This record gives sequence, structure tokens and C-alpha cells, in this order.
Amino acid sequence: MKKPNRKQDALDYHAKGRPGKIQVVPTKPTNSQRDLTMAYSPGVAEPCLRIADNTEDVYKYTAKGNLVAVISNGTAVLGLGNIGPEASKPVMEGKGLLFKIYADIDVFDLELNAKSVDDFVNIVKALEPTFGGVNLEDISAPTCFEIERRLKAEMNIPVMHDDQHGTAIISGAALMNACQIQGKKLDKIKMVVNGAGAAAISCSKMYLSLGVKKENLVMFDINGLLTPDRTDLDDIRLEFATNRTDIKTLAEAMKGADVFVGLSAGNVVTPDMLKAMAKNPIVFAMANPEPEINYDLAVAARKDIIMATGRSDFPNQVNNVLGFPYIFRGALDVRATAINEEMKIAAVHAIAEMAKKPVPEEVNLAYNLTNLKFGKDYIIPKPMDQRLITEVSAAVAKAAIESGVARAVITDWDAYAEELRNRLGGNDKVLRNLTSKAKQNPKRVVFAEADTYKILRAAQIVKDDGVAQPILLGNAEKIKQIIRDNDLDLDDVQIIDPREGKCERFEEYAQYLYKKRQRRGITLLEARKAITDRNYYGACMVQFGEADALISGLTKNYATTIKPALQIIGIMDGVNRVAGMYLMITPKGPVFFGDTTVNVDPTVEELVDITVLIERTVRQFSVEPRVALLSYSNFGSNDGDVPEKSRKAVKMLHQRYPDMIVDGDVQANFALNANLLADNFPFSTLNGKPANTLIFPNLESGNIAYKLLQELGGAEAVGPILLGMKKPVHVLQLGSSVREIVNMITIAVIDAQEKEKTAAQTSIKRK
Ligand SMILES: NC(=O)C1=CN([C@@H]2O[C@H](COP(=O)(O)OP(=O)(O)OC[C@H]3O[C@@H](n4cnc5c(N)ncnc54)[C@H](OP(=O)(O)O)[C@@H]3O)[C@@H](O)[C@H]2O)C=CC1
Ligand SMILES: CC(=O)C(=O)O
Ligand SMILES: [Mg+2]
Repeated sequence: MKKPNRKQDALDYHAKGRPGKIQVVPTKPTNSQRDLTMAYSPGVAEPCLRIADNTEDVYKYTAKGNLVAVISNGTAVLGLGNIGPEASKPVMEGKGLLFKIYADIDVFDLELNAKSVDDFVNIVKALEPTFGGVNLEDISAPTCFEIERRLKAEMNIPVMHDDQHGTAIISGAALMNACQIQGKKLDKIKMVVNGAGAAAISCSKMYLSLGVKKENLVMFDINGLLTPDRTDLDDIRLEFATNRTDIKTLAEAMKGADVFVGLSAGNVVTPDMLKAMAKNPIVFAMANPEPEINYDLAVAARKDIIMATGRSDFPNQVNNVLGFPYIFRGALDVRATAINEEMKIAAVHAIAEMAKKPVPEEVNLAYNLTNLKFGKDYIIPKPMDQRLITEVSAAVAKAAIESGVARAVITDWDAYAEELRNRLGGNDKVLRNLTSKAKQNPKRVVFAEADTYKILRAAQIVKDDGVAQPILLGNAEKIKQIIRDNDLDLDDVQIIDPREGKCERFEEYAQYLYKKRQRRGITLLEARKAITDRNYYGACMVQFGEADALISGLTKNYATTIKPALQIIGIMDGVNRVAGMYLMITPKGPVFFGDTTVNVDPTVEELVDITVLIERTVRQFSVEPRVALLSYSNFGSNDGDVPEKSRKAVKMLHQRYPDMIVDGDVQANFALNANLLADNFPFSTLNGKPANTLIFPNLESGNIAYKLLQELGGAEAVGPILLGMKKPVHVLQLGSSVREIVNMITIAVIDAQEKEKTAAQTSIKRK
């Protein structure tokens, strides 16, 4: 089978749109002359003078306190080696991205042309006024040890070489837990460490401090076993030299070993080596991107193994990503002058303990798993576990205070935990959760416009990700040509050409349409012609259970696309109309908008129907709906047909659905600002939190609002999500991007899952 072109995907991911992965975003208003006067000269002079009087005020008036420098010279980039500072930049930008999404820390990545210790140290030291902390990254041993030692001694902000200490913390926690599960004692285990670089040395020191005995640890570098008689070793490595004379090779060392730790290079360990290890072995193959031994090979070699890698695509990802965002978060929040041993050990224990607690459902969902629990395949928490920020950052901050390196004190730990949770926002999380939900039960999705590159590209992505099984409708030759021209891996995907005589279901579908519409003026001839239209054919496939969902609309207008689906499939029982909704991913979090696509000027009853449809669907996305019916007035403050309509609809909703959190008429700013609402309208049933579901009084306002937000507010629009159809049909916006199509396919799969669930419940009730 042809391999999907993932290398090209990775290149496109970095190159498309604005090149790279991060940008700088102003945090203050900049929209008037007055704003600019304050942001720059003359207003900026005021904070300058305050800071000149009291240097500590730099934390008060600038971004320093939340700004970390990720600094590398490119000499040991992942396991790729000394590839230079420019080539290390994607990794450092990636690290910046992770700092931001996991701990809301801003990062400048700095790639230095500085190989010698002196050059490197002088540059970084001079940067102290700018940053709240320094994360050294991918600097090779032994230079990295001296660089870090000097910077820690000579700087007054936290400095941490993450490959050393981040890795030591995470793998230390993993080792403690793995030993507990395998019934091994840290002070008894026999350990083989492959690699004697930054990560391996520092991890080994951590293991010794956790109880591993030095005489039970042997270490290898590229030239073999570290022994005292080797003349090429510096003092740091000589510390791990062994006097054992019975072993020379890695294979020999592995015989009877309890634990293998790899921080070296990919594919240097064989299944036979694992077979020679002691009972219940522990293998951490942490080289990136290729582990020392492939995960599948390792678990095939030993049934009793605990196997971990640095990668996210296998169980037990032992990777420093689990630590650095939260360690720096805790250190910054108490303005620590250093990241000391106490803070590191606190992080080890916080991470290890977290793995033993029950796993929140959203973590299972995020990883497409059903029952993650402490055990061989779950020795440490998953990177997407949102408890990490509260558990690890708080533990680190506490240890900083207790060990005397904090310059700020936290007393209200509950408030701090809430502050940490609020830092996470909820944006990409919603999309990630939707993808995970879709992957749990992928569905067959038929594409009416499969003869376009964008659709095929999206089909490739959802197929690769296990979100959906695509079915391609269209001219088979043309589709195959596009697949070939673009090196796509869709050869094994079903292609159907709906032209007469080219597919077996054609006549059956034509007869079905004819029967449904014969009293609405259609002839059999016309029905046959209609079925050659892929929107009719696709709708029939869904109606007849040959596909679970239909996606169309990329090249045709909305009305043309939706009409065949309405004729063939029709609307849901108990529902009076269809409606359209968008999930808007805004800088302040996700908000649902409706009706944005179908009903031009709904009556009060229609507005009630639309609200109910939307409220139910929002629930299906695992979000508790808080619904506001918007207008230009607040709870009767203005007369007019529009506010009157929203008001009446809310009254009916309150009567018919007393449990629904819904209110209106209300202006958008009040609906979205909980404080403003509480101050002015304390009686509102929306009080407490901002609304997350906005119902517009008519199509005009809904459509204009979402398009404005998309174009001017930088929001991502996921949709239009068509609600109320009997079976899943979703209509793309004309000219949607591949990302938008992928999002819609995900929505369609979830829709199919939910409809399947409802059908099953209905059939149980009937029985
Ligand atoms: N999972 C995680 O979180 C992390 C993983 N890593 C991974 O660990 C590896 C090392 O990183 P780092 O310590 O920063 O880099 P360094 O360059 O500092 O160290 C690499 C070490 O590996 C040794 N080595 C290379 N090839 C072999 C081999 N075939 N057999 C034995 N030893 C070998 C080198 O030997 P010599 O000294 O003789 O050159 C050196 O001691 C990388 O693959 C990196 O991706 C690093 C940090 C975190
Ligand atoms: C994960 C990491 O920091 C590395 O592989 O270098
Ligand atoms: Mg690294």
C-alpha cells in the first residue's frame, strides 16, 4: 500500500499561511490615538520611570513575568544531532506553542550562533532583563552542563535545561510508577542506560536520588560501555563508569536487567536484547523521533513488559512535554529565582501521584480510549490531561515557597487553582474533543463532490485519522487522476459513479424518488435524470443505509445542495423545520450561533423550534448550553417587532422547558459578559456565566454576525451544521478550506453517531 505523504503534510503545516507556528499578539487596546499615546511615546515613559526607580516593577508593567526564552544553539536537536541553530527553530517554535497552549506562557524562541560556553553564557546572561525564565533546549553534552551551571549561578531568574531536568522529572515519575506496577524496588533494580548525553546523565542522577543504586547502573555512549579506564570520558561521564568486567556490549548488559533507559538514538535495541532481560522488564525508549526500539516490536518480544517511548502515538509517552509548561508556570507565578531540587522532586511526585487517580472522562475521550487506569499502559498522565496544570504547577510553586526561592507568595491555593484552570481557555479543546468523539465510532461518509482536490485531501485526512470511512461519488477516472496527481493514499476507497448504467443502485434510487415525488409533478424520466445528480444519489445512499452521512456544497449554492436531501431524506420526526448553526471558535472560547443559514424571518413558534434544536445539538457536543435570544434591547427595554419576538419565544421556552438555561431579549454584550449582566439585570436566568449559545432573531443578523466575527474577529467558524434532518446531511460553505471540510466531516460523523443512538433508544422503547 502506498504510504500517505506525511512528510509533505508536516512541511505544509509549517509553511502554509503565515510561515512558522507562533506570532506576537498585542494585549492592550490599540485602536485609537489615545491608546497609541499610552502604548508608546509619551505614555510609555511613565512605566519606564517607575521601573527605573524600582527594577522589580518590571514585573508589574511589562510582560517579563510571563515570558520565557526557549534557547538553543542547535547542537543536539531531538535525536537529529548537531543540525545548527536555524534547523532547530521549528522545534523551539513548537516548544513555544506547547508552553502557550498548556500553561498560557508566552515564549520568544532564540536560536543562537554560539557554540562555546562563553559565547552562549554571555548572550543569555545579557537577556535577563527581558525574561521571567530561561528554558535551555537541545544543547549537546558536555557543553550543556557547564552552560547551565554558569547561567544558574550568574542569573537571578529560573534557568532549566529541559532535556536534562524536564526529562529526568518525567522519567523519574514514570520509573517509580512502573516499578510499583512490576513489583520492583528502586534500590534493587538493575538498570542499563543507553546514551551518556544531556538527558541520560541528568536522568540517571535523578534515578539515583530516587533510590537506584549506582553500582546497579551501567551506561553506554556511542563508543560503548562507560568504564574508568576509558581515556575519552570527562569527569561527568566518569561518574557513571562501571567497574564490572563481565560485560562489554549492550546485549551483554541487557541480560538479566530490570530496566532499560534509552536516551541515545533510534533502533539500536533488538527484540533479542529485550528477551534476555529479567522478568517484568521496564523499557523506556525515549529517543526522538525514533525510539531505541519500535513499540510494537518491543511488546511483541515480551508480554510482561512495561514499554514507554517519547512519542504521542503509543501508550506511555515519557516526554518532557508533560513537565516544562507546568514547572515554569509554578516558578513564574511565585517569581522564583531558580528551579531547584525541591521543586523538581515536587514535580516528580505530583506527576507520579496523578497517574494513580481516576482519569477524567474528557481525557479518555481525547485519546479515544474508554477506561484509562493506572497500570502497564498508563504509568504517567497523558499530556492532554488538564489536571496537570493544577497539580504540577501548584506543587512546584509550593516547593519554591518552602525552599525559600520564591519572591512572591501564594496563600489562597484554591484561588490559585482556579486561576490556573482559567488559563487553559477552551478553544482547541472543543475541536480536539469532537475529533476524539468521532474517532470512537467512525462512520461511512459519502462525498458528492469527490472530483475536487480539496474534498479528496480532506477524505485522506479523516481516513488517516480514523474519523471516517470515505465513499467518493463522481467520475471515477477523474477522481483517480486527482488521487494520482497528488500522491494521495485513497486507492482502497470506494468510488461510485452515479451516471446511469454505471452503478447498480441507480434504478432503485430513481424509482424511490419517483414514488416520493410523483404527486409533486415528477416523471420517471425526470427522476432518473435527477439521480445522476450526485446530491440526489448521495442522499439516496444515506436514506438506504449505504452511507451514514452525506457531505456536499463545496461547489454549489446552499439551496441547490439541500433540496435533494430534503426531498429524499426529509426532516426528523417531531421536528417542524431544519435550521443551521455554527460553532464559532473565538479568542474567548467556543460559542454556538444559530440560525445562521436556513430560516429567513422565523415567527415566535419557529424561533422556539430553532432554539430547541440548537440547544439539543450543543448538548451532543458535551457542552452545557446557556442560551441567549439576542436582540437590540434588554428584557423589554426597547419596543419593536424583533425584541418582542425574542421575548415571547423566551416566555414559551420557560413554560415548556423549565430546565433549559435560556433568557432574552438581551443584547450580545450583556449575554457574553457575566459581570455586566449581573450588575444590570441580576434577575436574569443566565446569571453566573456568559452565554455560550446565541440565537439570532432572523437570518440577516445571524449570518452577518458570524461572518463579521470570522473576518474581523479572527474567529474560526465550524459549520454550517444542519440541524433537524432525519439522517445526517451536511452542506459545506461554497469554497470551504480543507480544514473546514475536515471539521464538517467530524461533525457529520458525530451527528451519525447521535442519530444511531437515538434510533436505538427509540427501538428499545417500542419493544
Ligand atoms: N523523551 C524525551 O522527553 C526526551 C528525549 N530525548 C532524546 O534523547 C536523545 C539524546 O538527547 P540529548 O541527551 O539531548 O543529546 P546529547 O547529544 O547530549 O546526547 C546523546 C547521547 O547519545 C549517545 N549516543 C548516540 N548514538 C548512540 C548509540 N547508537 N548508542 C549509544 N549511545 C549513543 C551519544 O554518545 P556520544 O556521547 O558518544 O556522542 C550521547 O551520549 C535524543 O534522541 C533526544 O530526542 C532528549 C530529551 C527528552
Ligand atoms: C523531547 C525533547 O526535548 C527531545 O527529544 O529533545
Ligand atoms: Mg529537547
